[in-house]
Amino acid sequence: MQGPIKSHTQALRAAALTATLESISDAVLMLGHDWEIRYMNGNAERLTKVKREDVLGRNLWEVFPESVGGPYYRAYHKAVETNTAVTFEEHYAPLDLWTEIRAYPSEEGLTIYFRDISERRAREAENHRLAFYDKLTGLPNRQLLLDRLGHALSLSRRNGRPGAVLFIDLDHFKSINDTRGHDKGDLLLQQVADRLNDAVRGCDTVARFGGDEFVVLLEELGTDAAALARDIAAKLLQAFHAPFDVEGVEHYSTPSIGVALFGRENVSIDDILKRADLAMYQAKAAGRNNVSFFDPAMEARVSARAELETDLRRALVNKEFELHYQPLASIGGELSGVEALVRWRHPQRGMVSPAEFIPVAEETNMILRLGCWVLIEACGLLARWAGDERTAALDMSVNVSAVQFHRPDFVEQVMAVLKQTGARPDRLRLELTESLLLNDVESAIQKMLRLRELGVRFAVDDFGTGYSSLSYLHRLPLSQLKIDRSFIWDALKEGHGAAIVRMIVGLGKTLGMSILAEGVETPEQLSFVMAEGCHYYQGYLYSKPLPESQLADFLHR
Ligand SMILES: Nc1nc2c(ncn2[C@@H]2O[C@@H]3COP(=O)(O)O[C@H]4[C@@H](O)[C@H](n5cnc6c(=O)[nH]c(N)nc65)O[C@@H]4COP(=O)(O)O[C@H]3[C@H]2O)c(=O)[nH]1
Repeated sequence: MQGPIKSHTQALRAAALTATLESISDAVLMLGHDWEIRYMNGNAERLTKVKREDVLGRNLWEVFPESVGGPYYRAYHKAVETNTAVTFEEHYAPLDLWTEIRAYPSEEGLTIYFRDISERRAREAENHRLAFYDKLTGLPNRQLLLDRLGHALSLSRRNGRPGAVLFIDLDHFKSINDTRGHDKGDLLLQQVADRLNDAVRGCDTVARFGGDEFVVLLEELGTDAAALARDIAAKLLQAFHAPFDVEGVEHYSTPSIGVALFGRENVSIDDILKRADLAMYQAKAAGRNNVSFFDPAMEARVSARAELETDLRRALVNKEFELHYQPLASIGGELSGVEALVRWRHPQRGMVSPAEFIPVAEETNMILRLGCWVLIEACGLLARWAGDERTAALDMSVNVSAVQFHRPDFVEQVMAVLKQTGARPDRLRLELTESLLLNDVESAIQKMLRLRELGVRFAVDDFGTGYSSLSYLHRLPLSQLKIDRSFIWDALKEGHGAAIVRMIVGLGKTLGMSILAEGVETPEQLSFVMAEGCHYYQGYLYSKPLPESQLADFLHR
């Protein structure tokens, strides 16, 4: 009786096992020692797209001949030979599936569990794309660039083969966003990305760094790295020559490109990007649509500039500024007024020239506080002069920076200072530069007219050095043209200096303005400007700028 019971039990077990294997979510394949297929569940049928009855008893490699010698083949043989389980993920090319495999060797042969993980793989690939590629352009993003750059730097340090980072910023990109909307700006960025990609080798990285900034990473440049990088940068510039087609409208765009080379030197990712970025700013400063290479002097300049900015902030708090006044004379030598010139008494560096710190103050908007202080000081002195008949008729000229002038509340600010100090508006002359007047002419005229109503006058400073347009000069309520000193100095040399002075004098007179010659240093220059018909002059010949105490002596004399 034992035999039939045993075989009945075995049959029951086999049926239970089959039921289990049929119900699990994995595909299951059982192989004998000679790779013959002994069992296959329904999931395995569906996944491999073969019919059980066609393959049972047949050799696995006969059924799937394309897998012979491939990764499945090697993995299963290894499992059997070493009698250890193997787990792996593999792409099954004939059906374009990603599979996850677990194969267990046993006395009977090999049992393989596998499943389709294509969806998970696709999700992972998508997540990877989102994490490392820019959505708009499809280029590697900053994250991936940093990773590749780190790798490139350490490789180059080891093998000595140089590479380069090209930092690319589009010139005036903001204008397309502002005038045609962000979606058009996006279209331009996509086309720029394509052109940059087309201009370099497939193995180079073109990444979107952010906004309108792109970075190209060139590796393995060989011995003449600088020349090669220069050629590639020129090619990138050229890629912008043709107009872009932004929804049927031709749009011209240019890039500014900064290049930093790397090689054996130990330099961090941050440093190399900073260098390329600095060089890019240099390219912008040189007129845009340009390539500039990093050189160490740039770094020195930038840190000097940063130091100056910090010192300037401190100077405003510590009140390290003072005003000097340069006397202005009528052409006959009579004192007509003074120009207030700011001075910075730096605790360590001594006197710092305004030519050095005014531009920094303008870039950082610190000029707003500084300019206001200058105006209050100068108007304070003007108010004190009013009580003395020897000084009551003198004019006070004050320089106004574009940043100050273009503030919407500029007029109110000047009015407030006049009121606060009690200075006479008709003795105050504000000196504006030509470039300041070029910007937003209509609003400039309105502001000037409002102050003119109070009696405040205006002069154009350094006339001739900017790009004044004669078409609007006559519309501005100006009372004085100040001829830049470079023309006065050139006038007595060979060349066109004298002719230029003559032309400016003629122009000013036609427009009913008084003419002041700047930087008169010698009696010959004075005779010249007198002969040309200038009304006033200013310069070391008459007097240098003086601190207030010395100015008082000068006035008494
Ligand atoms: N070589 C030579 N130089 C002469 C002669 N006569 C006058 N100068 C210099 O020429 C500059 C005249 O001022 P600017 O053209 O308005 O040029 C000024 C002005 O643009 C700016 N600046 C000065 N003070 C202020 C201020 O309070 N506010 C603003 N926004 N800018 C200022 O800084 C510039 C330079 O000022 P400074 O160094 O004081 O330089 C002054 C003055 O010292 C001369 O005969 N020979």
